Amino acid sequence: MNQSRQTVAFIAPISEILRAYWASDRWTLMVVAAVVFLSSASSVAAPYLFSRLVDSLPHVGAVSALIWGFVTYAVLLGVSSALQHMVQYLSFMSAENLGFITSTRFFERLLKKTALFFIENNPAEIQAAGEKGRDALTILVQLALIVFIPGVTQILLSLITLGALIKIEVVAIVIAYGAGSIALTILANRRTRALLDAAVAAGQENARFVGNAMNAMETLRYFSSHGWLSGRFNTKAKEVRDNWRAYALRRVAYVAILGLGLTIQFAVTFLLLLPRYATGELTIGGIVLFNTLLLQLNMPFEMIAHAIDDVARSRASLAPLAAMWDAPEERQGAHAPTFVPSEGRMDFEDVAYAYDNARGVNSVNFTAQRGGITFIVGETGSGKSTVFKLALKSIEPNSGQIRVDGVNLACIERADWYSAVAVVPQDVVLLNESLADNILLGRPRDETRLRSAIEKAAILSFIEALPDGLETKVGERGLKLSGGERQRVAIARALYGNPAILFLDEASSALDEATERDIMEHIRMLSTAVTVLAITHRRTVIADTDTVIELDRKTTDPQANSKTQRKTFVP
Ligand SMILES: Nc1ncnc2c1ncn2[C@@H]1O[C@H](COP(=O)(O)OP(=O)(O)OP(=O)(O)O)[C@@H](O)[C@H]1O
Repeated sequence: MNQSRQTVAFIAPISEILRAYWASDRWTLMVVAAVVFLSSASSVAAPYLFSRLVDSLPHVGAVSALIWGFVTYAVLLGVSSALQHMVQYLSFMSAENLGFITSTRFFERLLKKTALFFIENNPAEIQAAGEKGRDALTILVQLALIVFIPGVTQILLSLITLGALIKIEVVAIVIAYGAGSIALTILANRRTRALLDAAVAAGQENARFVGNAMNAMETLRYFSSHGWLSGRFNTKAKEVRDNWRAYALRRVAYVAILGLGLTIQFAVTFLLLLPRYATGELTIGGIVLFNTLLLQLNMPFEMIAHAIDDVARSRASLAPLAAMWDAPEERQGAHAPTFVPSEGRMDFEDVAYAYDNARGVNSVNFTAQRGGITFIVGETGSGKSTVFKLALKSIEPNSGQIRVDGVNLACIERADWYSAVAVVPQDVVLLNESLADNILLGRPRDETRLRSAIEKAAILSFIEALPDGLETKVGERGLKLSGGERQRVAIARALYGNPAILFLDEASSALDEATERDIMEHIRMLSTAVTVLAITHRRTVIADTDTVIELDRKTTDPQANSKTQRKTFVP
């Protein structure tokens, strides 16, 4: 990806988040701006007052005459210091809100991503990108509030004071030093950015690897893959460490050059000013003021220089979030007003879909309707899951149409469609919450409907025998339940919503044959009111009232022109 495309990729998330941030926090930000100005003004006013007092001392005679002047100086110092710290806490408070906005907006975007996104990015990787991106944006805003705005204000006020009271050449030297130190930092950043990017990319890759390994921990243990795992992890971790190390060493050289520049700046300006003291043009107070302002100025220059470096780091940390932010989202067709299936008839009309590797399905034709279960069968890789993904709008056909009660599925809003269908996947995902929570998944609780769904899924007696009943926690990924029990919870979850169309993706393959047949029998009874599509490898569950759609491998070949066979099963 080239630089300008990268910049464009950053603009969308940053501008959306910052707009929301401004809308929610503009008063705090305006207070911060006011405090910043007052703090910068008092940090210049204090040394100015001190220099005037020093010059007045020999003339006034009695120190008591200047006592209020020194007290005012002390007050200004205190105010300046208090305001500076106040800015830090105000910006910290505001940045927390920015973190909240970033994480909630990112989560909202994730919910809209395509199925492919979750195949290509694992949960640990997505979480790492979200957290790093949130921290990076927070740092960027804090830098603006604590460093850039106060730094630039203080530099401007100090330069005006130096120019007006001491010598315009001094201003030129200070500007030259400031510009030099900032330019040097930018140069150093350019030279070290590749190391930074490599370190962040390797870190992100390790997060992805750890996420994959955690998902497959049991399997990896059975295959004694620990050596391979830690080897791969160590290689990437070493890459992260070595890149950071090389980065730090280059920065050390740059800091040495900056120190040399500071020495030259002070030496040259004193050489310029001392002859003016000798001729009486400059007072001792003037020299004190010059020294204080120059020392004071050193800090904002240094802070701005460091902040530029931090901006580079934050930019690198923001990259994974920006890439995920911009990843394709589910496409919505022209809006068909709230769609509710009536007959629940699904027609696949010459549907084709090819993945990137040209595999997929081709010329799929069939009709699924009520009155029996429509089974999708076929050898492994023949396209059964792909047909389901198409029917569930996870992917869109490359050609052909899927019609639901005559309406093109592409024109049905995803929200409408999901409220009309229910899916029981092959790999049931349960949350480590109660059985009730896992069945309801946030839908309003209706005891009668809940009991009926549990009964139909043949899990009522199991739940009733548990001491905590429906409130029993199921463990991480539902691992406190057997495979068959998890499957039944998923069936109850699907039935609770009274779907118009039910998809069973080898939903009962983990059950013993008798239970599977029992569940299928229950579902078959429902099929007068619900359209049921089921993938199965076990033909013994098919009854003579069911319809069988047989996919063959030719359907996955984009060159082939075979028609999907549609027939009623004859045992
Ligand atoms: N995300 C993907 N990217 C690329 N190719 C894929 C993807 N998913 C499936 N395929 C390919 O598409 C073809 C159909 O796969 P699909 O998963 O639909 O078959 P299936 O009949 O469900 O197989 P199984 O019975 O083994 O679950 C296969 O050749 C498969 O390799």
